[in-house]
Amino acid sequence: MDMKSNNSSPVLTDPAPINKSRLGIRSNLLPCPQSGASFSSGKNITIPRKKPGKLDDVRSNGWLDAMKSSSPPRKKFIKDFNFEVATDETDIAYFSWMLKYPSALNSFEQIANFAKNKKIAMFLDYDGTLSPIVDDPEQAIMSDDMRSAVRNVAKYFPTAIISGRSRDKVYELVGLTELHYAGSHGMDIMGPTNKAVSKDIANCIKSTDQQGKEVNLFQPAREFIPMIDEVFRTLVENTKEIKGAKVENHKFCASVHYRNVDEKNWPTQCVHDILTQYPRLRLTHGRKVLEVRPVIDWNKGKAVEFLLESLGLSNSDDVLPIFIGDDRTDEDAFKVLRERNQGYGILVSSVPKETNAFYSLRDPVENGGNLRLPGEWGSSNAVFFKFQPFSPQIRASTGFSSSLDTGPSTELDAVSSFSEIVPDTALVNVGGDLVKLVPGRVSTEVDARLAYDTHGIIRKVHSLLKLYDEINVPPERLLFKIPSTWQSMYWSFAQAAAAAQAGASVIQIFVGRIRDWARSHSGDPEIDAVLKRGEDPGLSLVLQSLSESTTTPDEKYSFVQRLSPQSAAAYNFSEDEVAKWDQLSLALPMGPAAIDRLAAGLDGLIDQARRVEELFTKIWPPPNV
Ligand SMILES: O=P(O)(O)OC[C@H]1O[C@H](O[C@H]2O[C@H](CO)[C@@H](O)[C@H](O)[C@H]2O)[C@H](O)[C@@H](O)[C@@H]1O
Repeated sequence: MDMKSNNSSPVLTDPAPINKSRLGIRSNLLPCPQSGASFSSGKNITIPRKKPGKLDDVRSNGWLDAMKSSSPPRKKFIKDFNFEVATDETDIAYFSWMLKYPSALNSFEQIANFAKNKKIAMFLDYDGTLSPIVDDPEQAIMSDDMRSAVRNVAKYFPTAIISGRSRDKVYELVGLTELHYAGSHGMDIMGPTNKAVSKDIANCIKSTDQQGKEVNLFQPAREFIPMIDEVFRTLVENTKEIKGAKVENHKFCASVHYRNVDEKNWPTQCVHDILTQYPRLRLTHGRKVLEVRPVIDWNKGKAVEFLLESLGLSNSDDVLPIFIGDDRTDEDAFKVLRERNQGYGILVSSVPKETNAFYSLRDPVENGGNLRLPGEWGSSNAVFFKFQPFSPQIRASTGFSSSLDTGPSTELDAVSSFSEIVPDTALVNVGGDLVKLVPGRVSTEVDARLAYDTHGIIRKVHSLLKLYDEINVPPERLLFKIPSTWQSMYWSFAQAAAAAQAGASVIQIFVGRIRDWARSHSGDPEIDAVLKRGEDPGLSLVLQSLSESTTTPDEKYSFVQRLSPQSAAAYNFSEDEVAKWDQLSLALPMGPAAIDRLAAGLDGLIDQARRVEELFTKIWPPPNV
């Protein structure tokens, strides 16, 4: 609740007694719903370490490191309220990396704004972008969801797949006729006919596609076909004893896979040795794959330029090319977009990497196609926060306005009518992202160590405001969460009224503390019952039991908004309240959890803050900055 005005911003409610006591806590002390999810602080940081390589020339080229890092192990995430909650130490490194390469999904609005009145041209890599990285390249199958997402994009924007695979192979895997295809890292492009292009560029010929439609075929490495064929056979022969090695012929280049090869047998030296016989071929690196390519000056970046030209989009300012890719060979395309100062590269990576991309996507296709393409981006934002349906905006659209309405409603409805769910963060940059994703305000937590330092809190809030200002977040979208007492919790109506009189806008309860307490204590029958049902005691307190308990306006226990700007301003503290203005008296009515948490106080929070700082000093600045 905005305690200074009458509008309906985040609310502190102090509902009148409700018809069920909850978890042994007196119901008339029930405060407003807790804020939304918060980010975990993570644990230790591991910065990938370089291990010495086996082979000197491999080591001197930095190749062994490249090979090791070329396909990091998959990480596990817990989706909590659709936030990705850190489960291991590398998450902090990832979040700090994301400050430089923000999530494309979260930046949808920004990209969409920039794309207004521009023609988007979409370029997509295949492996690791549209299909998951799997052990067997033959099994890198694109999901149906992803296929329809790509089809949808192609409906609106010219779309091309630019892959390291042969063009035929990638077409076979994608199977969409409405796209343009470039195989062999862009050395085999089938694009739209464009007379100017085919006339001016050598190696560009007219051809027909699978449907018999006239197309331009550009194959700048044509003369290398016999050489690639020969080297392919040699590679197959020389690696046949290496268990797990696999060689692919992509017509204009060849790949030697070692994903399934024991590290001690990685074929790098063998491939190097073969290539000494082929000075016109070179070696590049992909994800656990060595790519043998002609030395010609052609790559995915050049392919993007060629396709833009073929599409007639090369010379206009109103074009926004977007390239999404996961691999080192995609960097050539990201670089071209950067150099043209046009469009965006989006890197798909679950680990921090140095890149020429502008944005990032964490985990593209694994887990059922999380990658959203622009056609879908808008709608995906709507489901970002599970708790959003509780917000007053949505509530308003259901016609609910206050507890004085006729007809039954749940207690959660009643509390919601006075309140708003506010997503919570401790990081300004994260707050900046949240502001783009949710309506209303975003709350930022002030360091718990300042709980004992009033002036420190004020200074901190001013400095946070300044940081938000720098990323263009206006103060009216913000809340600052400050420790309300030296134990950082509200316990009673009188305490809430005092905070309101002191100028607080919102009061929040720490659901998590009740949960923490309940995890290590039992004996309270209601808590035990909640735990037995496998529910969260903190959420039960604030949300679940509210939503289960129905109440009608004329019932004895219907909700009344007792705390409002007016009632708070007018509240006269009783002598008793003033006399017992100590933590214990304030906490007593809240039951055993409150008493116990009183002892723990702020220490836990302070400890966590120290730990996060310690971890950040290890990774900041991140190694790739
Ligand atoms: O440019 P792309 O479309 O990303 O193609 C690059 C290479 O992708 C394939 O290999 C990669 O994906 C395989 C399947 O997930 C995986 O097993 C392999 O380890 C990855 O390197 C493809 O097989 C290569 O030929 C492409 O060059």
